Amino acid sequence: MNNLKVAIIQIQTGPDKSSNLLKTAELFASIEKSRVSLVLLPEMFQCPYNLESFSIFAEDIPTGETSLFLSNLAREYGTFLVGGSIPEKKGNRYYNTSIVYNPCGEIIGIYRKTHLFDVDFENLHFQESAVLNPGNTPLLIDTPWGKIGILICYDLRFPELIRLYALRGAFMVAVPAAFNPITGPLHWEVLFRARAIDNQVYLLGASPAPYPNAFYQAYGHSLIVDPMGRVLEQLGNEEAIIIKDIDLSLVDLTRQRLPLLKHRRLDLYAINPDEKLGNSLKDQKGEAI
Ligand SMILES: NC(=O)CCC(=O)C(=O)O
Repeated sequence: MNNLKVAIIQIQTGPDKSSNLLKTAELFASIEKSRVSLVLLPEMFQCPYNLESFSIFAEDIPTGETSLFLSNLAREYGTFLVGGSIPEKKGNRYYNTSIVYNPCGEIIGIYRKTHLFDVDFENLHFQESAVLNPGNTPLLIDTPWGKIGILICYDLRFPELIRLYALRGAFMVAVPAAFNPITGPLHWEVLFRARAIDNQVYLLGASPAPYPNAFYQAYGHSLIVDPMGRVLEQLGNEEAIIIKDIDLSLVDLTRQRLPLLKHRRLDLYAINPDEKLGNSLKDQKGEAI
């Protein structure tokens, strides 16, 4: 069980849900049945990434069209499937939700994006929280190879959650995502590499490919990073699939050679959840920090 074959699918997500699902199925078809153990899809892979579309494309989980579509794919190809994310409607609320399936097509986990993407750049104003609600529950799934943590896109910027996954035993973290042309070139690869290095885990990132004339241009560049921070493979802007064998022994080897998780000085910087940043800085009384 030292090797694991993973696939990452990068599609152009357009305005038509059926053709987004069809394209996903077409790229899946390049996977040999039962030869890939884990497949990852992008954030909002069946819905354009804009606020107006979220409620229109939203579905119930597990009875909605996309849930059933993903379940069938996982079963047909005999693979674990991290089903990117979709807009979920639950009662009166909407979430950005990733559904995870086992190779029998059964749901083994649901993760709702925890940190909503609210930003205000000159050329990009986006406020997920105007429509979506945040999730409140981290998700680690059990697989025959070990535990895999799930994050969605902007969650990657918050090192605490992925550290929690690493400390709870994750050897890999799968991230459906959709960065953009402003933050993508500067931050995308750096964040994936930094989180992999800090936590000594494999990091998988799946993005949509940019769709011409869409309001929000996805950055693409889906990638796999190993626990030493090496980019094993990265796409450009094209619709494509990465299929890669990864060596699981590298996680333990990296942690033995460079045991940084054991070297943490929690006596100095364990974070107290009740501590308010403003107060703690004031308490420093001007000392250099
Ligand atoms: N969909 C997202 O969460 C976008 C996150 C992003 O682009 C970033 O820079 O962070």
